[in-house]
Amino acid sequence: MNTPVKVAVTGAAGQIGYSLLFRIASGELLGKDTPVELRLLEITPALGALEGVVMELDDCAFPLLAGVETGDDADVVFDGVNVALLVGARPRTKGMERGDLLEANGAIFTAQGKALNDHAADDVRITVTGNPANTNALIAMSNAPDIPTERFSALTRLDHNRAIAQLAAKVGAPVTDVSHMTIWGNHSATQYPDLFHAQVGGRNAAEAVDDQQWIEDTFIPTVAKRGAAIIEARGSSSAASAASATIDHARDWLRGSPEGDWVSMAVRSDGSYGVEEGIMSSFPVTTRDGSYEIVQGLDIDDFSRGRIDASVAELVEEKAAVSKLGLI
Ligand SMILES: NC(=O)C1=CN([C@@H]2O[C@H](COP(=O)(O)OP(=O)(O)OC[C@H]3O[C@@H](n4cnc5c(N)ncnc54)[C@H](O)[C@@H]3O)[C@@H](O)[C@H]2O)C=CC1
Ligand SMILES: O=C([O-])CC(=O)C(=O)O
Repeated sequence: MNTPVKVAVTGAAGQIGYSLLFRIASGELLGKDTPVELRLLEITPALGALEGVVMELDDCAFPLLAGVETGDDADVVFDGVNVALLVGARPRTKGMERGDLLEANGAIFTAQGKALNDHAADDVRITVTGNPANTNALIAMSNAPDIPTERFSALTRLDHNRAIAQLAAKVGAPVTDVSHMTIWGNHSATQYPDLFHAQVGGRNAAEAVDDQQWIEDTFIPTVAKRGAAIIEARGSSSAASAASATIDHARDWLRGSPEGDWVSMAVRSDGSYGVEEGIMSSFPVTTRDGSYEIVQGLDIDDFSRGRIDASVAELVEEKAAVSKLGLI
């Protein structure tokens, strides 16, 4: 057996945590040969509920679960962690836009960035799921000057998976026929799910759909506003699907994206595709052994250009807002 990998999860007593922890402990993140030690961070009032979740983890008798530590002090919980899944944040409720959350969550990600900087293992990889995910990741990254910037990412894999599901349903194909999906920009209503580079059964997806109006008026808004639709229907935000996407994201980052395909991740822009350098924006990436590369050389037509620019503009605004608040 390998040595246990230390995986930190914040907001571990929350909705996403309740789905995520059990999948990590069962081996879905690191594989069936790698034991895992869970490091669970919560705010003090939620530690009691977290103990109940830990009792349930015990009761699963997961063979790969080498240990569980809980606490409310990031400096202690993040000590030596190899993977950090930053889920804990104040979730959006009915009628709230992500911008409203910037300030409330800024303080959380400033402190956690510093704690990771000072205590995480040298090989740490950090994924931010808590909203507003892209800018929270920017805040954490900016407060962790000793951690290489390419170790930080934010989750747009849920949007990616939603886009695959919507496209597959439209053309009547199984989801496994869909490849080369891309989410560009922010995990918000401005995101751009791109069918012009996606494929269905090896064929260009936009050509297979052959309906620009459906792409503009149905596909893009359905994917981009799916989070709000779930809140409306369920009364609380996506949890199981968000946990599933968090696993997909971190698993592929650590263990590799599918051969011949790519995935969507929000990472620090290096200026590729004219996206302002330094913001955390979603790109098509290939991944391997904990590294990623932004896919290069895709042709961007005027329609896609306009959509990418609009979402990037929102990220630039969010960056300016948190900069003004002194968070980065
Ligand atoms: N990027 C994405 O695709 C998605 C992101 N989300 C976001 O994920 C986040 C978590 O969602 P849920 O689990 O449904 O929320 P939840 O409210 O059920 O759980 C959040 C947990 O975080 C904890 N928490 C708050 N501040 C904390 C801190 N400083 N340190 C550690 N824990 C802290 C809370 O006590 C709570 O238990 C929200 O921000 C939500 O908007 C949700 C769905 C998709
Ligand atoms: O919309 C929300 O607040 C939750 C979320 O990020 C999503 O489901 O995409």
